[in-house]
Amino acid sequence: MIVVGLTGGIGSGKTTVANFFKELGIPVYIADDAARNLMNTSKKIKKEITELFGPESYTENLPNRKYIASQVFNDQEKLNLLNNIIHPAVAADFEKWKAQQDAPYVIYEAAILFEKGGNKKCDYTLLVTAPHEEKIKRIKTRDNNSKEDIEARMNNQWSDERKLKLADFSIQNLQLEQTHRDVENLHAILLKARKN
Ligand SMILES: CC(C)(COP(=O)(O)OP(=O)(O)OC[C@H]1O[C@@H](n2cnc3c(N)ncnc32)[C@H](O)[C@@H]1O)[C@@H](O)C(=O)NCCC(=O)NCCS
Ligand SMILES: Nc1ncnc2c1ncn2[C@@H]1O[C@H](COP(=O)(O)OP(=O)(O)OP(=O)(O)O)[C@@H](O)[C@H]1O
Repeated sequence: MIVVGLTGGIGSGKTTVANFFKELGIPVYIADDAARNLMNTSKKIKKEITELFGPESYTENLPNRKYIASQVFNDQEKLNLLNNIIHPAVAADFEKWKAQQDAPYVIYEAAILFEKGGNKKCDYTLLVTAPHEEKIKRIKTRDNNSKEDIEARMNNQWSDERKLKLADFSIQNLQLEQTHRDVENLHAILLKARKN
């Protein structure tokens, strides 16, 4: 099974691009969603996060995401500890999911693919980019976050310039119609691709 790693900084539009692949019938795994689901359901993860950030990190049985975010995005050490709890669980979940798919290739979408070496498990990588101010504008509209909060997350992600040097393919996501055409063109290439 060919795995295409799809990544991009916060607000670049990687989920939008992932959805275009889905429309073409390609199975898509979204690491953010899987992480969210695992945090909501795994007793082991709940226990580890509560030990790390205190009882206020869960209300009832659900994580207090705003509180956890306030703890990690300005503290690299704490973010690493949180990543170390969640990333292995997501990796195992992805392997299980992948084994159930029947398609010419699958998409693995993750915000911090290159940063955490997830690209090494992919046959090809696709980077979605957008200008800095455009990313901030989109996230402010979507999540009602402050510029400072968005930039705190960006500071924990590599720049587009650094990731562009490593990516096999890239799409600059400005006009949605163009992005859609770019995905269709890439899909035709990937249907002919061999395992790397
Ligand atoms: C801190 C948490 C609870 C904040 O939740 P929140 O609902 O506000 O954000 P959400 O998870 O939807 O992420 C939104 C965006 O934030 C950025 N982001 C999230 N986690 C990280 C991270 N570990 N490093 C850098 N950026 C990140 C990404 O651009 C992501 O797309 C959550 O992001 C989290 O648990 N992160 C650590 C685990 C992780 O890396 N998840 C991502 C995929 S495995
Ligand atoms: N080309 C575009 N033009 C205008 N708005 C866009 C464009 N692409 C995506 N958006 C919007 O910007 C927001 C962020 O897009 P999306 O969720 O796809 O990004 P993302 O990279 O997955 O973000 P995150 O890392 O925060 O999950 C969404 O509200 C989406 O509808």
